[in-house]
Amino acid sequence: MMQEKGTISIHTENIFPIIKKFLYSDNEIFLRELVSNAVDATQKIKRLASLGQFGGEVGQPQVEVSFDKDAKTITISDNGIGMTADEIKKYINQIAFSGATEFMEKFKEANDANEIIGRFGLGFYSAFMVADQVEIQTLSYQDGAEPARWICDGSTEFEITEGTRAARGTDVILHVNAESEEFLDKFKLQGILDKYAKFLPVPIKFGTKTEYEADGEDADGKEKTKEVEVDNIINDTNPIWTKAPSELKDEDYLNFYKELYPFSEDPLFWIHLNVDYPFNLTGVLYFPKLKNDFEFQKNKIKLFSRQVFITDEVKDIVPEFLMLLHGVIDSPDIPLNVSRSFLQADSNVKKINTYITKKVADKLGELFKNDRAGYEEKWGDIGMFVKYGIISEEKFYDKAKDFVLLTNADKKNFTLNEYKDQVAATQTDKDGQQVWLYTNNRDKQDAYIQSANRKAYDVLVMDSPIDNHFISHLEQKLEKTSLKRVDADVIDKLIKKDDAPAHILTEEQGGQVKIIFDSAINKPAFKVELESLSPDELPVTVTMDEWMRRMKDMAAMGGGMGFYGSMPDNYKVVVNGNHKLISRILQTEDEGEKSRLAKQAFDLALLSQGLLTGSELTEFVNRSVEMI
Ligand SMILES: Nc1ncnc2c1ncn2[C@@H]1O[C@H](COP(=O)(O)OP(=O)(O)OP(=O)(O)O)[C@@H](O)[C@H]1O
Repeated sequence: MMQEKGTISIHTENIFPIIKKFLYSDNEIFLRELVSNAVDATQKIKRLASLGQFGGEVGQPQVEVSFDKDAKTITISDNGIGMTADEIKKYINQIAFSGATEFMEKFKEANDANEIIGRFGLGFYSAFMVADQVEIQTLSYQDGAEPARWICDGSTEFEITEGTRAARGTDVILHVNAESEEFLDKFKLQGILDKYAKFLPVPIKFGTKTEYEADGEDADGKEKTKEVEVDNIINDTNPIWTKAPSELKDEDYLNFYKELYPFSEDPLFWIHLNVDYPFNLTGVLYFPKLKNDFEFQKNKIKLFSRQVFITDEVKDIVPEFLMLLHGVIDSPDIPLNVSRSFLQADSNVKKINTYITKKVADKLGELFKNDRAGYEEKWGDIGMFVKYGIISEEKFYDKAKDFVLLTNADKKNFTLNEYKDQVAATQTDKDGQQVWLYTNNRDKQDAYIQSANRKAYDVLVMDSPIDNHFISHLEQKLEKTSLKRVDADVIDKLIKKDDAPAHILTEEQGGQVKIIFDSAINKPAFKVELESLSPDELPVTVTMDEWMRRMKDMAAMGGGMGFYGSMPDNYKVVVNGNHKLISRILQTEDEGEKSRLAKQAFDLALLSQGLLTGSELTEFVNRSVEMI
């Protein structure tokens, strides 16, 4: 009779309690590890059969998870390869537990349980996170194999005896410890299985469920149904990312998306990833509807390794800007259980990053090329994503520069090159620089947009939160081009041409105008300047310097420009010396009337900027009433 007691060859007696404590925070992963082992065991028998090394009946592979609240056990059963007593000694005692020895030497470096489990081959050992005693009942596929039973209480002592299992395969029986009784619950276990095992390649049975089946007709000829208990298979063994794109319809992708993210709107489009060299990777990435908010949810991509869910924290594996995407990535080549710094240095991870970036860029390029109208329709959703990618990833810019769109105030879209051509004739200044004008608030800057339009200049709309950064990035990339917000100066100054209108005021008159306005405005933050603009421009315009405003915007967004943030707002008051109102002011005899007209013109400029508020607004209204 088979009977053996032994000691697992580990020097440190107290190793198990230490590991147990270390792993405790993430203890639900015991189920992932044991179910994965069971799945592996069923796949091994299939492989042996296909290699001709097993001539028996393989049968339908199946794994079953069950629990017994009274006996306080959780059992993971499979009809896989099984183990002989010798194999238990070799694989469980030595392999599974030798990892523990190594762990003891290095455990100080580890940050979380996931890191330890895979790195040290502690998969099976994770059972002790929730169990006082772990029992194995197993029967090997080998001819003439005897059933074997192994039991261990988490100390270094184990016992192997004759087992009771009659059919090929393995039961791992966990005698759940007092602190882990929460796991003896249908919903708890179902939740963990849903999380980790939902797409495993072998059917996982967890209890039964009731279904209704047609059962002939009743006396009145109505169709009858009867209740039947059927196996509750918790997983989809053939998720779409394991299939060939040619087998799939749009509907399949949409249904899968719904399955992953039940409460989300339909995605815009998707990319099926499939590569087997130089690394192995499959997956489906979806472009969600983003709209214009920056509140997108990250950590929506799920990472799998051979259909076992690993994590939804894909940082480092997916380029930062692609974290906006949803979907799944499955790769056995990603080192899943190692530390972050190691992951960043890993050459496979770098290649995966590059590959995904390229695929995403190619997909967008293809959509743009094949269906420009459809692409433009989606631009509201994908625009921010494309801009974000351009800013954060050089390689992405190289491709995206051909399909990133600029939208003007007439809602027309242009690629960068198209826009260059569009404005070349009109918006090239006297030094040969193109000046692209933009607004970030069409309502507030309407007067400036109209000034630009009078000159036949085009104005782009750049009003999403990412546009500040996008604009600076474009300026670095585009040659001989600068972008200026339409209210950064008077239009003749934004795009300087040689044909500036002549002065109609003498220098002396100009000096007088400045004095009149300075004293009428009487605010240190507003600096008066006299310019000769065309007579049909407004008499007074208030602007804030483009550069200063950008610095302040960045400070406001926390971009490390704190110094500028604390500067007071400084405005330029441009007085158009060529406007007839200015001549009228000069000709007015009465000093009070001069000042009143100047104040009125200045207030109108503030008003068009939305800067006139409170008592000053009231004063303006009263003065206006008086004047009419
Ligand atoms: N259900 C099972 N049926 C057959 N063999 C098993 C079963 N569970 C575990 N084993 C054997 O025990 C070994 C050790 O398992 P363990 O989970 O500790 O490590 P692993 O699966 O090799 O690696 P890891 O889980 O760390 O990725 C396995 O490699 C396998 O040979």
